[in-house]
Amino acid sequence: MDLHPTVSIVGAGPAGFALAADLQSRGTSVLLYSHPTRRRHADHVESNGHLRASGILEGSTELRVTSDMAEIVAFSLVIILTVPSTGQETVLQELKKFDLRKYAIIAIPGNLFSLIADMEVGCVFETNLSPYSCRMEQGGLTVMGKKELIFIAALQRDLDPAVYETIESIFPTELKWCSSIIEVCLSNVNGVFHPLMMLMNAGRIESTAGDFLLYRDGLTPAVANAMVAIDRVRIAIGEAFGLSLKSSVDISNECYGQSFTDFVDLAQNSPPHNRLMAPSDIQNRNISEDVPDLLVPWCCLAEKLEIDASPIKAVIMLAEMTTGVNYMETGRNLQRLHLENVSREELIERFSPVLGKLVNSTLSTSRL
Ligand SMILES: NC(=O)C1=CN([C@@H]2O[C@H](COP(=O)(O)OP(=O)(O)OC[C@H]3O[C@@H](n4cnc5c(N)ncnc54)[C@H](O)[C@@H]3O)[C@@H](O)[C@H]2O)C=CC1
Ligand SMILES: O=C(CO)COP(=O)(O)O
Repeated sequence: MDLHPTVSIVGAGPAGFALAADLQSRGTSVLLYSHPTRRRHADHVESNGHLRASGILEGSTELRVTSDMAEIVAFSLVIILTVPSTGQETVLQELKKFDLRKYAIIAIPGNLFSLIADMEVGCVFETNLSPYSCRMEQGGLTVMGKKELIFIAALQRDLDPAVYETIESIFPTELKWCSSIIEVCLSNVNGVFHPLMMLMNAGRIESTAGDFLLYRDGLTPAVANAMVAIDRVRIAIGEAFGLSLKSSVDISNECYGQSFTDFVDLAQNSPPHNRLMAPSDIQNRNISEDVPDLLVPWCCLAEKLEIDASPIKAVIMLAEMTTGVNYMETGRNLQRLHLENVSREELIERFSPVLGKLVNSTLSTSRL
């Protein structure tokens, strides 16, 4: 089935608009969805009559935005989610009203979306990161960087090779196919960078309303030391699954085609990172997404695998004490991921690259 040249994008924020503009410039026709209660950026773009982009992507693009999911489903068999993972459940409630057995859903980023998406979908893919480093203000998009490649995996393991080719032809970046969604989730380096940069700079964020460069000024050697401790646990979880994960710096290097030696080098010198301002308060996706939907599943997986998760647990606890939110309860814990009754051995077998079998899930494996 020829899926080109249409793609539906669910999530009308910086990452969704950047993807939409990039795809449209490459000849793919795009329809964007904004949840009716989350239309801030969509309303600005609509009232301007077009999207203005600057930085790596330049120019003015006319884009159609809807808040009607029926239009999105009618528009394309490929639906790309660009909401933060904290918004995935909300858009799933809308998507569940439709028969999506012939559709491909790609969650950017996934953060184990496949394990919470309790519905039948043709195929589900997850990426580790968004292809762009970008921000939006008043309908204007600034794109600081575009990755050369992003990591991706499908929940299903028996997809026809043509499906992978179709997904590759849609994406504006190279794709690195990973062995499982667990490998992809462990490759979302935002879980290593974001919560610690926010928590270790909380005073500065609140006293300046974020008037400093989050990476360049906020990722100093002491912050980097704490990140290295989180990274060790992340890599140990990967080892238990038989994966040789790279360090977060090297994953970022691989995505952006860079060669920074450590966290501080990257924060100081990487153009997609070193111009990003800090958020104006602590209640930002750097905490509200990356603690519950990355650190919590990493911590729970580590504990299930009998790995010392105390560095990750410490960051989760600090985030909980700082915000008053019980992220271990609200986040993607084993219960929410439907993994609480899975033994250590079954978990490894299900997601290991060598031993893995076809995943027994509620999702069907029909072709695109
Ligand atoms: N912007 C960037 O430079 C990067 C973004 N990412 C990831 O890409 C994803 C999207 O990023 P952004 O567009 O910057 O995120 P964002 O936080 O600006 O949200 C994007 C849009 O999603 C929708 N949304 C948010 N919460 C929702 C909810 N609860 N229910 C329904 N809709 C909701 C809104 O329309 C919002 O404008 C995030 O997961 C982020 O971590 C990853 C790397 C870089
Ligand atoms: O490029 C980046 C991560 O992929 C940096 O962007 P954020 O810090 O906005 O997520």
